[in-house]
Amino acid sequence: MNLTIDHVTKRFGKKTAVNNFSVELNEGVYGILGANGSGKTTLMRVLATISRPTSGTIQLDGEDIFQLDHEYRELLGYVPQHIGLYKNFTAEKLLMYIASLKGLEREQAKKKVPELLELVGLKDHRSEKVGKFSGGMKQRVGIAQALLNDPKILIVDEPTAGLDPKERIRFRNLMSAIASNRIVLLSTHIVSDLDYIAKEIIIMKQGELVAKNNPQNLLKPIDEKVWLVTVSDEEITKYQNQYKMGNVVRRGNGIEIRLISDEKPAEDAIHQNPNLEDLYLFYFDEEAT
Ligand SMILES: Nc1ncnc2c1ncn2[C@@H]1O[C@H](COP(=O)(O)OP(=O)(O)OP(=O)(O)O)[C@@H](O)[C@H]1O
Repeated sequence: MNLTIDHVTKRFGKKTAVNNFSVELNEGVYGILGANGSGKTTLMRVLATISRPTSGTIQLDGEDIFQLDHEYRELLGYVPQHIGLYKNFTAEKLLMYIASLKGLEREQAKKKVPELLELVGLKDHRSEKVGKFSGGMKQRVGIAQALLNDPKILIVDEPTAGLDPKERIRFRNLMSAIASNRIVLLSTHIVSDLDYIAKEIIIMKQGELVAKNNPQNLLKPIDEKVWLVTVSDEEITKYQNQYKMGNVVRRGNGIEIRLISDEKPAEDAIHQNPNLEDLYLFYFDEEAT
C-alpha cells in the first residue's frame, strides 16, 4: 500500500497553510512533528478528504483519493484533534451507534465493539458514560471508533494533548500494537510521543516539509552539535541569548545546560549524543516539549 502526497498546497485566502508538500507513505507509523500552526491539522484534514487541496494530488496505490471517494473512506480511520462525543452515551453504546453510522452489520458490530473496548483498555468501563471519562479515556474511545472499520490508513491528530504521562505511554503502546499492515499517521508537537514508535518522522515547518527520515538518520545533522556546559547563574542569560538551549539542571557546581552549537561553546563543554528533543530545538527555535 502506498499513499503518495504530491506537491500538495492548501491555501485559505492569502494564508498558505500547507505549501508544496510531497511525501510517500507505506505501512508503519509516521509522526508529523511541527510547532503549533505549522499546518499539521490542515494536511491531515486533506488526507481525511474533509477538505480539498488548492493544488497537488494524493494517490492511494496510483488512484486519486478524491476520485476513489467512498472506496478510500472505507479504508480510512480518522481521529480529529477535538473529538466530540455524545456525553450521555456509554462507551459501548457510542461505539455501537458509530458502527451503525459506518454501515457495519449489527452482528458484526456486536463482535467488533467488545474487541475494540478490550484493545483500548476500556472493557471495564464499557457501561460508563463517556462524558465522565478522563482525556485519555476519551482519546481511546476516539481511537476505537476510528478502528471500527479496520482501516488500512489511520490518521490521528494531536493524540496526546491533555493526556497525563501514564496515558501517553499507554497511547504509544496502543499505536505500536495496531500499526502492522496499516499506514498510521500521527501529528504532534510533542517529541516524546514519537520516541520508539515512529518508523519515520516528518518535520513540518510553516506548511513545508523540512525533513523526513527514520529517527536515527534524522539526528545526523546535529550529530556534532549538542553540548553540555556548566555555567554560573550570571552566565546563563548570555548562553540563552546566543544558543538554542534545551534542558537546564541545577547541580552543586553550577547550572548544567544542554545546547546546540556548531562550535564547542566553552572550554569545558562536553559533547552529547543528540536526541529528538535536540532535533526539535534545532528546527524550531522555541522550547522543546
Ligand atoms: N480554515 C482556516 N482559515 C484560515 N486559516 C486557517 C484555517 N485553518 C488553518 N488556518 C491557518 O493555517 C495555519 C496552519 O494551521 P493548522 O491548524 O493546520 O496547524 P497545526 O500545525 O495543526 O497547528 P495546531 O497544532 O495549533 O493545530 C495556521 O496559521 C492557521 O491559522
